[in-house]
Amino acid sequence: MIKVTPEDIAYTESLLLKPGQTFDDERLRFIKNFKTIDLQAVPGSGKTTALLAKLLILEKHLPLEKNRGILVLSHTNAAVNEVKNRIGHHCPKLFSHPNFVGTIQSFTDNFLAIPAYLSKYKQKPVRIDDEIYNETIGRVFHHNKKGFVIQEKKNATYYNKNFNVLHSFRFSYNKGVFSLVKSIYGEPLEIKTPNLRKEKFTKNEIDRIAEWFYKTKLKVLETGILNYDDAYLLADVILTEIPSYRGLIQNRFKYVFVDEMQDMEKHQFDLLERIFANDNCTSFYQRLGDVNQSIFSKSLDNEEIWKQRADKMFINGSHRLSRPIANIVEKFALTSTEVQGRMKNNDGFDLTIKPLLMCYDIERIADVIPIFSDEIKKLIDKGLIIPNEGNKYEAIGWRKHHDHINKICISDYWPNFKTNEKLKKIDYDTLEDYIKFIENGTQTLEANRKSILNSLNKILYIEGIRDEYSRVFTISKLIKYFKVLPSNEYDLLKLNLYNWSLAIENGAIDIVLDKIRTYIPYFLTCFSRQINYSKDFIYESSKNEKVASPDERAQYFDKNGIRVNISTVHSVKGQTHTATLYLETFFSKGAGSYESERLQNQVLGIPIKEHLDNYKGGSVDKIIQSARMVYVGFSRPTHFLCFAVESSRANKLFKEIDRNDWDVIQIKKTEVADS
Ligand SMILES: Nc1ncnc2c1ncn2[C@@H]1O[C@H](COP(=O)(O)OP(=O)(O)OP(=O)(O)O)[C@@H](O)[C@H]1O
Repeated sequence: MIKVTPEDIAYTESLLLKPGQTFDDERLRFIKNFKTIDLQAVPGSGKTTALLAKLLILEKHLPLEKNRGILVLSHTNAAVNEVKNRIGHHCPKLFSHPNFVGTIQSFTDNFLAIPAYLSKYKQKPVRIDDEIYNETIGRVFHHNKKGFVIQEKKNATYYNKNFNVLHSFRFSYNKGVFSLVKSIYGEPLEIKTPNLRKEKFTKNEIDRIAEWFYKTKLKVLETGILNYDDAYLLADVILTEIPSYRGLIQNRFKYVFVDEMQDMEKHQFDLLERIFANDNCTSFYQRLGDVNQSIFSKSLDNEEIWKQRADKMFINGSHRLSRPIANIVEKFALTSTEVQGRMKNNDGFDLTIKPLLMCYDIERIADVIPIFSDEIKKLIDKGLIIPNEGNKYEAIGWRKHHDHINKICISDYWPNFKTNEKLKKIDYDTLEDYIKFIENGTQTLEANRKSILNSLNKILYIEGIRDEYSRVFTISKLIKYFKVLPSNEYDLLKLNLYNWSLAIENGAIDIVLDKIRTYIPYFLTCFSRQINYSKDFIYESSKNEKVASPDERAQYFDKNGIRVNISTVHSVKGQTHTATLYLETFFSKGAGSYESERLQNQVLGIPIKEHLDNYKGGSVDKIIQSARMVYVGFSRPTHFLCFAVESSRANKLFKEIDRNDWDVIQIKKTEVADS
């Protein structure tokens, strides 16, 4: 077992904490424990910091005996990157083979789904991606299928038009057989006649519709296009078919750490339990989390996560939150959790800045973020916030966009926020989109090249051109294919890619578009084909609204050297800010539609726990979801918390809020007045 020395602890403290700060006994007990155990704690209690301390210590013991490794999992890429950014340069061994630091999805893909697929289909899957999957299954569904008559195809299409299950249904696996289910690990998909149809489908018709779906799904699986859920299906297949496989993974990883455990979906949780939580398990499995911060998981009852494990540790006190903020946050905890705010000023004195409620008239919504920035400026001027390069100021909300004008979302507070949606898309409807909406990365030429190659692959896809194994072309396959062509096709492609990437970089989008359009017929002759089905894709104009090229500047407001980033609550999970502005947004209906409606009593000081105990209405789920969201959002700042509520919903709050706990300002149509 790993022995932790006082020098080890001093080393981690020097890297992770501010001068003078140390790990107290509670945290040390966890840091020194490498057995199977759970850690539960409040926001900002230092869970992630304690995990990083463990990893820094483990790094010194690498490589482990028998070349076993360490597995570190989190839910999102942002959380994984945070681990990399904070300790990556001190832990070169941890971030290389045989260790693995990544998301639960990437772990499932790499260690289960890809090996399972390889063993079944003798190749790697082409893509694991929901977007490509949805597009592919959309096409394959409408292809004619051998042995089906036209009417049967029509029935399947009609069924799907009514029930819209094509993108959501999945396979489940049982005793070597796939069957149709509504969602991952969900109920069986039972085909029935839509109410609108006068004549009921016969039993045979129903069976044939089910077969149509089955064959569609199987075909997509065989072509190697998987959705994220399929990775878990394949994990199930390999773990069932090869009983020793679980032992192999355990042998590979001696220590397993899962951060943000509360965010796992049920199937992710089950998979980890299946592999690492059994009596003879040779891995040590530690799970860290906070029941109250579960904002991703839809399907998992949090009680379920934590109840199984006998060995649990709790750590108290938040090093992030000041006392006034902790006092507010506590009211939103769904379990009776005390949140002690231990954050102090640099001079060791208590932080006393009161949270601020901003009641704004809708006409002034665009001023909310700038006024938040002004409030920060005032605090800096008063010496209550010390300016520092590491300070983070964030405006966050739940819902990004809504087409309905009266449903307030982040993009109403910050119209530029709209641009963000398109940045990550890698599959588009027209060639023009591929050239116009390229994700800006550090290696921009490379991003341009990739996008052009993706557009060429898309043309091959639409034309039905496949590789020698009847599989869809990927970028690497395309390059391989060109490399072995007899003439100079490869050199020409390479040169074109270089010139076009450079020209896109210089903004010559239209010229590049023309050049690619001219090249495509030649490109297709390399496959002995010509333009047939892809005409629309090549020549149609972009249907996407003209958005500015992805510009990072659009995502923040900068004034007086104070930069306020605008993002979602989901994306700031686990982060520590100096000041956080929580923007209320519309989210579905039930006990109101905004946080200020569902959680009015908590802002007024009644703990949600007590409130829900006496609550009679339906919509409890909505209240719980909102409470978790606010709990996560409100627990980000060390110094200053601000909550923006539109005036029509703020009346009661404005009148009744405890001014010992909150400051309040109104942002009126014509003027800004302190209350
Ligand atoms: N022992 C400590 N003493 C002082 N400050 C600490 C200590 N441990 C962590 N911190 C600081 O407290 C803040 C929160 O830490 P961390 O992000 O690890 O908490 P967390 O419990 O993982 O938070 P969350 O629940 O929100 O994910 C950070 O700024 C961190 O540097």
